[in-house]
Amino acid sequence: MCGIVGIVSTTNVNQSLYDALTVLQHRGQDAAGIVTFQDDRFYLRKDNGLVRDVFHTRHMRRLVGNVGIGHVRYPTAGSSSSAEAQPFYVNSPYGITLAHNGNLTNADELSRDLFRTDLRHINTNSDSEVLLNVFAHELQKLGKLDPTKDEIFSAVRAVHKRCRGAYAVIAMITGYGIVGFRDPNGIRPACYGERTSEDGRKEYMIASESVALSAAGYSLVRDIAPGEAVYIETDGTLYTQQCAEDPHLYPCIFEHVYFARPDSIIDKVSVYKARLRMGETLAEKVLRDFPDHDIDVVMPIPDTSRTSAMQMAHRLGVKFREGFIKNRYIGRTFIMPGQKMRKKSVRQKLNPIDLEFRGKNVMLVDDSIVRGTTCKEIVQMARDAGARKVYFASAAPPVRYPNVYGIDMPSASELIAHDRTEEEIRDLIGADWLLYQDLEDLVTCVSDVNESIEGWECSVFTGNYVTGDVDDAYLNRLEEMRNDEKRFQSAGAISGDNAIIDLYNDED
Ligand SMILES: O=P(O)(O)OC[C@H]1O[C@H](OP(=O)(O)OP(=O)(O)O)[C@H](O)[C@@H]1O
Ligand SMILES: NC(=O)CC[C@H](N)C(=O)O
Ligand SMILES: [Mg+2]
Repeated sequence: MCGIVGIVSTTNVNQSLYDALTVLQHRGQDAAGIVTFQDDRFYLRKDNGLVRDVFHTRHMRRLVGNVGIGHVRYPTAGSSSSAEAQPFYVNSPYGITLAHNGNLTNADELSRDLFRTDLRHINTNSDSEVLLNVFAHELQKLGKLDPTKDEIFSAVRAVHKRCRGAYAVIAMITGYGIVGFRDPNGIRPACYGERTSEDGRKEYMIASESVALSAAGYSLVRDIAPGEAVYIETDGTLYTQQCAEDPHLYPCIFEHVYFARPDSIIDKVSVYKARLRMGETLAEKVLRDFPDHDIDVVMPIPDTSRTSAMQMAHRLGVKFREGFIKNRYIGRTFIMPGQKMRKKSVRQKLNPIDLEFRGKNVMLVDDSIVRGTTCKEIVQMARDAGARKVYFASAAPPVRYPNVYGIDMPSASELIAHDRTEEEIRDLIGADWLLYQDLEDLVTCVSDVNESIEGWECSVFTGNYVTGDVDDAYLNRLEEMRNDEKRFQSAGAISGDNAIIDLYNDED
């Protein structure tokens, strides 16, 4: 679930972009990049690592200019090689760089078409590089020396016609401005905000989540609509246009379950309120199905599930306790590359406070159970800490299907709930009781706020892919290309280094 940001300001944007990427770090931990431009030159710094590791003072000094874009990466295509860090760059036409959140489901076909029609060589396995070259090719075809909003919007229209899958994109056309656009189903989030400079001029920021705007002093104007493009010229003139023929709003529900920050508002829905409601509906399920439950204490699995666990305890009238303490220096495990790193990190990340467990029936609450990496470790840790009984609740339904829209869940066989009943999962994780959120309840938790939301992208729970082009052949290919072993082989192949080892090293 990468994070994207773009700014058109009246002063240097390097620090604002750095700060915004830091606020969006939870969306991608593998790589980070910023590109700015001044006059007809652009300046790029990108590498594997966290924002704080990638950008040193000497890099920031070089990122001059009042316009720029940034990206934090969580790979869903290609490998974890630094060659696939973003933003990507293409020199023709004009010099364009691009940051992408999402995943294209027809990237291979597009890559072949680009070579045949335009002799464009795609140098990595990243779908984002393909997306950039489709946009560039469509802009180039218009043959304008000085592109205007009309050419920009025309190229976005062509992108919608050719690209399939999920994308929230910010592209920067060197010397002209930035354009943000969202796929015709609005699967990935993007919004924009404004602020007024000291000399009274308008400045704009486009970002994956509203929290990035407020952190930089921009006030949220609105979400970019599905299919819509927002083009901002260097002088701060802003244009918008609907570029899709048949847009619909089907946001990814997993943003509210896990990915987004609770202080973000996505498509007018407060993530925080959604998670409070998830705790409420979980509690109501307990009271409905197990009115004589013997839960002594409710505990979150930090960080994401805290909001839901707190509300669940409140609704049940049971103690809420932080029984697990999170190591603040370990990042998000689910978006780490490879099962080995995820497993190791879960045990490093969470540690029990024994006195909260000793002799108690504890209800552990997590936002979701995906591969089971977390819950398998956590249940045993609770028992070792002295719990009498260990119950486990997931604020999301069982995750049974791969994701193809920007969440790296390529292989159904990796998913603990795939082909298993809830009882089988309960036994596998060693819990005395396992409670899942019902999908209808989850949808209710995020609905009834924004009537323009026609439905939710829930394919990980249902196997129904909103873009209608995902078949078994694609899923099998995805599993073949993206399973852990294959991915790490290709990482070395592209960049010649063992990208995973370098992932958290500060190379230079
Ligand atoms: O079943 P799994 O495959 O383990 O995936 C689900 C777990 O991963 C995520 O936590 P993560 O550590 O990524 O982030 P958090 O600190 O925001 O909870 C999520 O919150 C669950 O705890
Ligand atoms: N999580 C994402 O949005 C990934 C973006 C893009 N597909 C990449 O792999 O870099
Ligand atoms: Mg978690």
